Amino acid sequence: MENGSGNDPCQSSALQEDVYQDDGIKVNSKDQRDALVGEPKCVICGRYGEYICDETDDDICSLECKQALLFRVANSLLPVCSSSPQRLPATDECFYVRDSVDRSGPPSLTCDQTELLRKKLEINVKGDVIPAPVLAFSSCGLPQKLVQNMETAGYVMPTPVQMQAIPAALDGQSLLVSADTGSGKTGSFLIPIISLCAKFRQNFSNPRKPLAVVLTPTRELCIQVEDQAKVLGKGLPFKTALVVGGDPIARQLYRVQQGVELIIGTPGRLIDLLTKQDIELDDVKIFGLDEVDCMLQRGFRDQVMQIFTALSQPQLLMYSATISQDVEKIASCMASDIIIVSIGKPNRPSKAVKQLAIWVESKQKKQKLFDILRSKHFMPPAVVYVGSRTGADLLSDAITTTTGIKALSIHGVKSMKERREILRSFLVGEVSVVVSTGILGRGMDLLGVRQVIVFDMPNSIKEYVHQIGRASRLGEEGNAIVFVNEEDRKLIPELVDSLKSSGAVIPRELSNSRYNVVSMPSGKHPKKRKYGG
Ligand SMILES: Nc1ncnc2c1ncn2[C@@H]1O[C@H](COP(=O)(O)OP(=O)(O)OP(=O)(O)O)[C@@H](O)[C@H]1O
Repeated sequence: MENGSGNDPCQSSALQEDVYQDDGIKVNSKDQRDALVGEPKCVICGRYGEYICDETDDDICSLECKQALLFRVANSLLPVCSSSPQRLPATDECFYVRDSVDRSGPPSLTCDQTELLRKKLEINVKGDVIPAPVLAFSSCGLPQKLVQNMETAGYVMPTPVQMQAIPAALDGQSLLVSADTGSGKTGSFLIPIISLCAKFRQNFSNPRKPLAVVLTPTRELCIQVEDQAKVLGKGLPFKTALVVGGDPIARQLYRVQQGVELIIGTPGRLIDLLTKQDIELDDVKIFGLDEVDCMLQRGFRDQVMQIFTALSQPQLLMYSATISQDVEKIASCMASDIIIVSIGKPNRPSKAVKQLAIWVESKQKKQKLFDILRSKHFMPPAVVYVGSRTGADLLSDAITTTTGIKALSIHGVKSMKERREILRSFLVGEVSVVVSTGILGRGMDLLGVRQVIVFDMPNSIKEYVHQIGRASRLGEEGNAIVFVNEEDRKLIPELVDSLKSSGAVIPRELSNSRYNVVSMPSGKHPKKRKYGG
């Protein structure tokens, strides 16, 4: 910033605040006034661009926006090797290589090709300036080490959601993304986060405060996302910390204070740390919400918003397999220039999951389940979803006692230690059936699971879409058996829609005109018939 002090504001944030506040330079963007007609506008927030950034010559309104601008610039620089005079890697390792494609230049696909590709892959986009999808990870200018890690993890080709979301996120754009369950959404936010954080840290290493926060609704999902982030970020200047309830807070805090780039957490625990002022989030540039529709629902929304308002205009990366118009509205209020990406038809179950709906009266559900588990149709390991914690405990015991099949229950009352152990034994094949509440319903990448049995219908079709999505990853075929009866009547029209969309057989009881009031777009209901009419 051209203020004549000659201080580098990136050296120390404490010093920076003292010096510049004394000089009357705005620290926060919110303290700056709006630009009048003809006045320069801040390139980051659009307020009065009172200052000129000494490193880029861009108009900026405050120190906060200067930092955001430098972050953006650092991340749009072409990756360089240690031979470059511009930047030297901190270690002997050359993290970055020049990529053959310059993403800041013209798109590698022509407009026609882009349109064709989007049409073919059912990539729908809404927004102002949207980069073309990439056909290969090598077109993204990612750190070489990250690409190596991705290859080791089996990421050879980007999935459609990754093709579109990764280049847009790397450009610093805020995104709201919906794509099928198991279609690679996690990678599509982790890859840009790791790349952006590692490059930024390479240029500006001090002080080492978190640069990104990702929130998810469950501890299990946080653990899974962190595991994946560690695999992909190995060997890069990129560390993670888990901030979730159920585990000792001191250990988690210690890790954060050691210096990390990404915090992955559930909202409650993060708010605990924020209110006690144990954690500093003022350098956070990226705010990720996995399972965004759930995170913006009542129950989580206030906490999420409390965290969001504690951050300084971060880039938003928001993902789910199910996104409603309400979520779109809230997301658009959170970031005015948001890009909306959806792959395929929104809110539909993955086509790779074959659904089988069976009409079963409540009293007969247990027996029906035992029959399936004893039959050739049982494909272990399988997840059975139920509606209550007690139900999960009772049913898992009953399965083991009656069929001899090893089953365990998992739900929110169990300790984190127990939950971890149950998941481990299930995923390594020591246990064939896990009976779960909604806790394993969203986001969990239960490798090896190809069968889901929905014993109790969840409260909404969205949750059903997520639950049956556990039976398939990356388009591999799986099956979902769902028990349905009169008690689920409110969901029957949408369930029938969902079954129809995937070509499943509709049980006779469901085709009954009493229920079959579809196909209506969700949220709309048919007019009530007049009696006697
Ligand atoms: N490009 C890729 N190449 C190979 N494997 C991939 C690729 N992208 C993701 N995967 C793997 O595919 C699996 C499913 O991905 P992921 O869990 O991200 O799906 P998702 O879209 O987040 O699903 P959900 O909505 O259920 O959370 C994971 O095991 C992940 O490691």
